[in-house]
Amino acid sequence: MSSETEPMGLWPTQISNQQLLGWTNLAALLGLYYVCKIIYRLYLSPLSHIPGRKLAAASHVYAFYHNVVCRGQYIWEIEKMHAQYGPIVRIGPDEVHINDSNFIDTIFAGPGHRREKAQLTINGLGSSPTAIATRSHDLHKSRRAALNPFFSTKNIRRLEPMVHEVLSQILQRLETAKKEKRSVNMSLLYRAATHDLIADYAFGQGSISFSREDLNQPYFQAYHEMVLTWHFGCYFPWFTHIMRRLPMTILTTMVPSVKQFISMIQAAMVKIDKIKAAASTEEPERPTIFHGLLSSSLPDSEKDSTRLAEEANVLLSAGTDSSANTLSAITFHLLSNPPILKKLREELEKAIPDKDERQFPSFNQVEQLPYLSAVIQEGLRLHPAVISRQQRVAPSEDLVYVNPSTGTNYRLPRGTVMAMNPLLLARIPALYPNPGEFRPERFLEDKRLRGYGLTFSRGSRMCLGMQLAYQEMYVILAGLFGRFDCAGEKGEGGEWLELYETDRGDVEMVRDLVTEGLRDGSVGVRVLVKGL
Ligand code: HEM
Repeated sequence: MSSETEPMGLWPTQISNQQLLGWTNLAALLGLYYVCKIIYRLYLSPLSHIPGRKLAAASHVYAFYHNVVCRGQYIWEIEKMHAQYGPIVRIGPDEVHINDSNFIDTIFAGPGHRREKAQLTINGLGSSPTAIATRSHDLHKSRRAALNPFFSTKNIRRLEPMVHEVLSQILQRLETAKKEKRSVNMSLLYRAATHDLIADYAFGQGSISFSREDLNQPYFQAYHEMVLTWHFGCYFPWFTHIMRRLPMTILTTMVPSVKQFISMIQAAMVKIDKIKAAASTEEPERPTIFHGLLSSSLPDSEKDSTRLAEEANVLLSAGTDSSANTLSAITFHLLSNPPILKKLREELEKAIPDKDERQFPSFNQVEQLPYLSAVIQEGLRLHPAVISRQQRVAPSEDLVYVNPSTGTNYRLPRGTVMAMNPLLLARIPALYPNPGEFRPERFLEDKRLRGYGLTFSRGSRMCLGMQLAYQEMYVILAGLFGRFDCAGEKGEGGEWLELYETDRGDVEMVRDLVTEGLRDGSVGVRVLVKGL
């Protein structure tokens, strides 16, 4: 059969010379476009004077490779770049990273300065209509203003009975484990505690996790699996958009763990609708965050149940793993450093001599204790909970960074993505000698250290739940370690916690997965409860 009579398949069997020329020209044009783009980025861009690796400045592929292909490793590449080039480095075509505490308040500025989040972070957060994922300065300000009152110092202090309730649940689980002579996963216990607390505050939901034998472990597991897609979503936002629009049956077949979140969001919507329906007829017995949001001055469009359910999801996610991870890490350090725990217990015994009272301390009694505060600060420094770099954009302001060692000025034009990482700031040896060591004393010796960190971020977009996190950490740690000693140091009460199949690798971040990125297979901090 001649070629003229051959039936046409899905693809043409012959490509004419003219078509071939067309495709070749197109490929050449595309190639030329990318070459010009790379030349522009390397030599003509307003950021071309910032030191750093050419590959990182030329294309996003460099960061993509380290964060997506190598799973959260860019943080360590950035640290190497700082060691090679100094405190300011260019880590992407439009992004600079600065590892200098003195510049924190310039980038993470407060009132009077417009600050936006970078698109990469917004993509990672799935562009949800929530305060944390709002790019625009003004819209973020109004969404945040509606939430702020619930997290003020005064209102957080009122949650003390709830903190005591979760502490009592932790103690009950430890007592049962002691009787049954089995190990307890402290990381899971802390997650259950922090989750129940914020869920109860948001919806008046009571002990969701503690009411379950498995402490709600499948939900926390699902959260960790979701977090694994963060970096991919940063570079391919369409992925998240498509996933969000897929019919529920298809989505849950593809990613079974997502079921947990969907049911959580659906349950949140039902609760929000119930609160809405009851709003005009009855006064709530115990007003929750969502009662407050619904009666706030937010426009009606912002009170839509779907948006508020997404906001609930953020509060639950941000308020759970964060404090829980830091608490787990501090528990590990205290149990593996008997002299540190001894000092802490002596301080607690002196401050609250009554043994029973010491088990449920008030925040007032412990928040000013110097050694406990130093232990918490050291825990937050080494295990900042949110370990990804924090990005900000100043849309209407050019900033200038001056390298303190060389005196060189670096102009950062408006629109530049500026980033800092709390973990890298916390590892600067000039500020923290022997930075990997857990040594609370450093915060007592140098009072300025508290001002050098970025653990809770700063400025207009800093952590909303900082007061809550502190209250949880002070009260839970004081209650627990006022009672339990560590192995080999059976104190007054004669009860102690012994690390079980746990080492530093179970608290040390090895990859940036936004929150904890522990070594593969780690299940967290486990203990045996022993007593005389
Ligand atoms: C040790 C505990 C915690 C740490 C280290 C921590 C850290 C942070 C950091 C670094 C940010 C800023 C992220 C960014 O700019 O990209 C942030 C934001 C946020 N945090 Fe926390 N957090 C903690 C606990 C909590 C708790 C208990 C809640 C309770 C609900 C919470 C709620 C939030 C919210 C809603 C935001 C977004 C604020 C906004 O964009 O306006 N966090 N947190």
